[in-house]
Amino acid sequence: MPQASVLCREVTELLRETSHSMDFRELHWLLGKPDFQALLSAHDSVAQKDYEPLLPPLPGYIPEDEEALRIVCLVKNKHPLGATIKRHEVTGSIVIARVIRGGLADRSGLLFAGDQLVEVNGMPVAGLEPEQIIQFLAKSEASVVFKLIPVSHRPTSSSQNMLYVRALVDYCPQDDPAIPCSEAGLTFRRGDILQIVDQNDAQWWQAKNITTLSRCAGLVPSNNLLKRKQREFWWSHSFSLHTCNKSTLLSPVEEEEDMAIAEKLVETEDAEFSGYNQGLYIAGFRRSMRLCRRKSRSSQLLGSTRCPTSCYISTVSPYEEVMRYQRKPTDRHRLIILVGPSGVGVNELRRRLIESNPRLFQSPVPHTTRPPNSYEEDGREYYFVSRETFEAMALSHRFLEYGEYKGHLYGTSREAVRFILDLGLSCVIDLEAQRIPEARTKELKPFIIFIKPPSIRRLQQTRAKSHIITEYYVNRSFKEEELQEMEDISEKMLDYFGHLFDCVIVNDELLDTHMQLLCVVKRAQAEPYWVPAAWLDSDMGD
Ligand SMILES: Nc1ncnc2c1ncn2[C@@H]1O[C@H](COP(=O)(O)OP(=O)(O)OP(=O)(O)O)[C@@H](O)[C@H]1O
Repeated sequence: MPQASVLCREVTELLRETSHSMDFRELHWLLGKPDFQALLSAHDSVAQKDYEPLLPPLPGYIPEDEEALRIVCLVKNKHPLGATIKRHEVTGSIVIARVIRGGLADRSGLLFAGDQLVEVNGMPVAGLEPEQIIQFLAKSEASVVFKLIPVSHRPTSSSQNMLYVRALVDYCPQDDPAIPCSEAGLTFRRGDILQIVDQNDAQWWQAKNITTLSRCAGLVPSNNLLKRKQREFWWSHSFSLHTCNKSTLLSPVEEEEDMAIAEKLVETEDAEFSGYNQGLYIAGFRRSMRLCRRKSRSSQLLGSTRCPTSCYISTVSPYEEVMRYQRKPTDRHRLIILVGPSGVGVNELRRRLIESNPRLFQSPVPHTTRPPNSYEEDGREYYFVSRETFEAMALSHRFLEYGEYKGHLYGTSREAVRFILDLGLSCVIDLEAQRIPEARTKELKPFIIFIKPPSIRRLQQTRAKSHIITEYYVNRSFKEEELQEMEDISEKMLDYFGHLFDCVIVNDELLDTHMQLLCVVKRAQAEPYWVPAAWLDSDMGD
């Protein structure tokens, strides 16, 4: 029936005349709605084959040896056409270099990489430079008609649609002189999730930025190309920048200086926090362990033993393949890792989280080579082990982190974390940012939360009555420079490790932050998140 609109008008007329029931009145109202009328009108146009625009008539005379031609008419909108052209290296003709996924040309389904351009809006392109054609195209309004010789073999790419990667470097096409067409490039930042939609070209892939919700794909350097760029950058700067080949463990000099100061002190291992809640001992808050971690943290980030830009980046692949992972109720909990600059409140928040439900949240019992005090129990405050045992464990990578403080070693072992996870509990740890790579394993599937300080002004207001523990004092007020240092280290941490954080929480008002943290850890165990594909390898068939 090609005239649905007419029929609708007749029905509407009948309804108006014949009945006053509610149903009839509603039907009358529905049929009269403008969008329903527009739908019927579109139906009638299609049924009558009333298409626009009309294609130009074929020329009367076509020579016998004329190639099969395709005439394509694209109606322009405010977006680019989404195709690039180039001069063919061998034949010298102008060809479509690539069609950008999701762009106008791609969605038309009528232009393909390799198609040879013969005419644009009736103008022959033979003898023109690609730039001249682009300028001509930019000036044409409303619609563009291409006359093309179709490519004989179209590349197939359907199987490549499901590759997702996390960018581990920043990329800006405008700063890359090697990109074939910077307007077609895709900008991304470290940590962004990209969907690779086309890998047909070994050098230039096409990707959509999932993080910034880009609708249309753009050109990005392939994994190999980007690796080559990183290596070139690294070598060209290798004599001036890199101080980072030093060990990232504490240097003996720092340790000696600290120990010299420490000798003047009264050895006070007592925790400022008793550790008991609802009859359960909460481990991992002992003062020496915290001071050990803090010393190691500040010596590494403030002492700039790590090169700020390229060393870390040059050693890793520029893209990390990722997949969505949603923990099943029968899976172990994901390890919750809190990271932040010293003094920001990581321990306070971790303690509050555990206290809110010690039967769900727990921290691992650390190891130490320090001799136990009379009131301490092995396996409760610490696992007390000999230096030989500790060093052997460290050598076989059994610690997530460890360090030395006042001549004793302290560390958090993988076994201690595993012990809590195996009980079906949620394990919460506080880790130095530099140690995150070691904790990012398939077994632990960590969810990493960065605790960020608020602005300096808010720090001054909210921390006026807060205390930090130091080697000299159990509780001392924050100094102005410590608040500034917290800000500076926070920026550095975000700069170096931001791409590894699953979530950032600003610790402004303590109660708000605690509530946010509770929500985030709940979501971490129940909702889907991007994780390295390698963590899910053998789960694929599940
Ligand atoms: N949002 C906040 N408002 C006010 N005080 C806070 C807030 N968060 C934490 N504090 C307080 O700041 C002090 C330092 O916090 P905390 O001991 O948790 O630091 P930290 O990040 O664990 O540092 P470190 O690892 O160096 O011990 C504590 O007195 C804590 O109660």
